[in-house]
Amino acid sequence: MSNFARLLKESWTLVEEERERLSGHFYARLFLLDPDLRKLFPVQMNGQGDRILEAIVTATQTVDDPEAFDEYLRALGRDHRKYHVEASHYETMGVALLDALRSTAGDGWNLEYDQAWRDAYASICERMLAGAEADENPPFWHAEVLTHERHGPDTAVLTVRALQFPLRWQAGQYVSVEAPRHHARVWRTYSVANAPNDDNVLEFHVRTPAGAAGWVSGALVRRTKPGDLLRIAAPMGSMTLDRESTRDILCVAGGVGLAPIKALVEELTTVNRTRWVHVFYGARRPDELYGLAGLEELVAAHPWLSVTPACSDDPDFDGELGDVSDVVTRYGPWTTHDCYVSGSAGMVRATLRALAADDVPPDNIRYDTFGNL
Ligand SMILES: NC(=O)C1=CN([C@@H]2O[C@H](COP(=O)(O)OP(=O)(O)OC[C@H]3O[C@@H](n4cnc5c(N)ncnc54)[C@H](O)[C@@H]3O)[C@@H](O)[C@H]2O)C=CC1
Repeated sequence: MSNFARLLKESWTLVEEERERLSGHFYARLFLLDPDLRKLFPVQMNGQGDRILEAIVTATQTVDDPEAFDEYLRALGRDHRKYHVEASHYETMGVALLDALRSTAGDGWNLEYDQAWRDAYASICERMLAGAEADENPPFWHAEVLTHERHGPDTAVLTVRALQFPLRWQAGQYVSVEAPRHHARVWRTYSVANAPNDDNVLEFHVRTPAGAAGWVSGALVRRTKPGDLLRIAAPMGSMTLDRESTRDILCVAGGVGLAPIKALVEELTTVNRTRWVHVFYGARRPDELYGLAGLEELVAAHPWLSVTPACSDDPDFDGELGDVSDVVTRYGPWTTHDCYVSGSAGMVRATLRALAADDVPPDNIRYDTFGNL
């Protein structure tokens, strides 16, 4: 690890247990420096508004590998245009960030740490701004809800049409979505659940268990209807199909983690002739396997595709029982496959462990996480 990276990581240990205080200080300082910035953030800041600070901190902790994170930071810059963030705001955020770090860390802070964070922040901003400036897309697309289907009390499948400009994504990527009528300026990421098409139509799978805090998901599942307008920001993520590879494919989906897997399978139906594709699709109970009928239709039409459903919480299910990560290991080894994994952080973690135990080379595994692994 370089000295620079060491300084960043070491100084971060002084504040990481105090995330709430750091965040409180950051936003208080930010809005004092420029009161106009307040209107870019959601009304309720608690937990929901903290995305910018989170993104900056994550980027800083990975800055020791600038080449690898160049594209990530450019994409982050493109994405942040949806918050109406302008070049001058970056400078103000830098001042607030350094102030917040100093006062949260207290006596342990020193000049070396200060310089390392300044340098890291400057290089992050440079890349984010370059990404934002080079982007020909609008900061976000308005999108009209076309269809909305409920599957039980907690899950919805909806389709939307992005308006005015073409929206280009790759199967396996995700976008941020805002439901401005319900929660203005709160954005949440969802995978696009269908392959790219010329109609600008995107499908999303959303689940919000009763009592969960998910504001955007709650609005999308329970309050959204055809004709409503949403906003969608530029596609991100690298869980895309490796078209050069000739390896067979393993897909592991947990719950609404099916979304990007379904998009990948749809894309394969247009290009694949030679690769066997096996999908493991897990839910807690059989009635939560909302996407199984659709997958089975694809299986009937494509001889290279097979699907194994699994349930973890219903011993009477007429199929595989247990966590989908355990079911996958029963069918292994998967050493010669390209593997795509999507679901909750716990499910992804368990599946990655199972694949590692099978000696699957890490380069053959793709996944995206929306939570901390
Ligand atoms: N909506 C979207 O576009 C996407 C959502 N996701 C994430 O997928 C997750 C899906 O959640 P739910 O639908 O509520 O599914 P869920 O949590 O009910 O789980 C469904 C399956 O995952 C397995 N599983 C869950 N936790 C596990 C653990 N700790 N270890 C091993 N296996 C585990 C279960 O056994 C079951 O087979 C959410 O965390 C969501 O953030 C991921 C990608 C896309």
